[in-house]
Amino acid sequence: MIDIELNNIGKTYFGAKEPALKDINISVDKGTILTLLGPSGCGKTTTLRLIAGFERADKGEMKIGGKVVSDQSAWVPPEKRGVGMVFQDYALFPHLNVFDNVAFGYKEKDKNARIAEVLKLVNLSGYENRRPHELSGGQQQRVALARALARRPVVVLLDEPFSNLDADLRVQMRVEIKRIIKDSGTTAIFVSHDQKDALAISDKVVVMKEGEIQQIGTPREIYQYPENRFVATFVGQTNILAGTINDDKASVRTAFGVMPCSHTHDLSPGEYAFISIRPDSLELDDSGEIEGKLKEFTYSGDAIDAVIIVETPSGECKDLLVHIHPEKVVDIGENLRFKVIPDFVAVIRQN
Ligand SMILES: Nc1ncnc2c1ncn2[C@@H]1O[C@H](COP(=O)(O)OP(=O)(O)OP(=O)(O)O)[C@@H](O)[C@H]1O
Repeated sequence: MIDIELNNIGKTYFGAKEPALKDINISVDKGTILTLLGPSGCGKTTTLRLIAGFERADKGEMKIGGKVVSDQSAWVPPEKRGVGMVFQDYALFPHLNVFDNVAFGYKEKDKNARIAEVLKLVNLSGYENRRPHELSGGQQQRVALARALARRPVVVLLDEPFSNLDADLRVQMRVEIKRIIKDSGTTAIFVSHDQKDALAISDKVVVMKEGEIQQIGTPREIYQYPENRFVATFVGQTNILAGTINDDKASVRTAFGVMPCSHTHDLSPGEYAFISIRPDSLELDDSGEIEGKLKEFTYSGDAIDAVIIVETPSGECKDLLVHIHPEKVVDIGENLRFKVIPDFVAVIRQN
């Protein structure tokens, strides 16, 4: 069942030259965690605010839980949309304790039981009488999530929920928030500019740029099979090479040799193409097809991130990013060979 549907949604802010959103089409199945991912200004917050009902689209139609909430004639106000919101700064009331923060505005008869239930869900049973300043950042965030979930919304919207957390807590909260949302069975839409957060938490990722959707897919599809240069470079590190599709369609001829590629593309043999080669797709191997000189590397305990210089027969050089297993001892200037793993080599569009 589809919970959220955006059909040809467009939005231009008053006085703006360019639309903030152009023809956005997204449908979200019930129980899905979807992340709107993109750089600053790409329109992800605008999309979230349109779903919440804080802004109105200029064109298109939007449905929540099967009901039209916004089109040329219909308009359902935010409080009647079945939407719960978790704001970036959590927006907790500092003078209210945890129970009253979560219960704020909850008018149903089952109030005490429901608040106890959501506090259990977010692992904060026993914290009812604490004030926000007596909680850690992660606990405050769980209170905000409990408040959003208390009213059993159709969808919960989370605006950059991890941006105020330090690195360790961030990793922990990705797992925790995902568990809470999955246990609640609620559909969720996140906004994030952080690729790692998006890949870790989502069932589906919508990559956006300048008000347009670039690609929608599972985290694996987005990472492994980016469709264009923007997605390839925004969602993780990559190497881009130009070439032509080989007769078998499962490899690309480049100036640096023939690179095997995944066959998810629809180009024909002989066509000009770009490929995105993730550093993970280059594996140290003495019989590998790519040879390069180690230019620089950083050892970080669990990995070695390195750059090698590869050279064409005509003397053209290019830097390639590679990952080397940390047990390998390497030296600058050393010649290394890499085998290409085709599953992480994607044929992409230039823009
Ligand atoms: N209230 C507003 N009035 C006019 N223009 C706006 C308004 N809000 C956003 N914009 C513009 O709309 C575009 C999309 O903004 P939006 O906030 O949706 O992007 P974003 O991807 O969420 O960015 P960020 O990550 O920086 O929050 C930007 O060009 C922005 O300047």
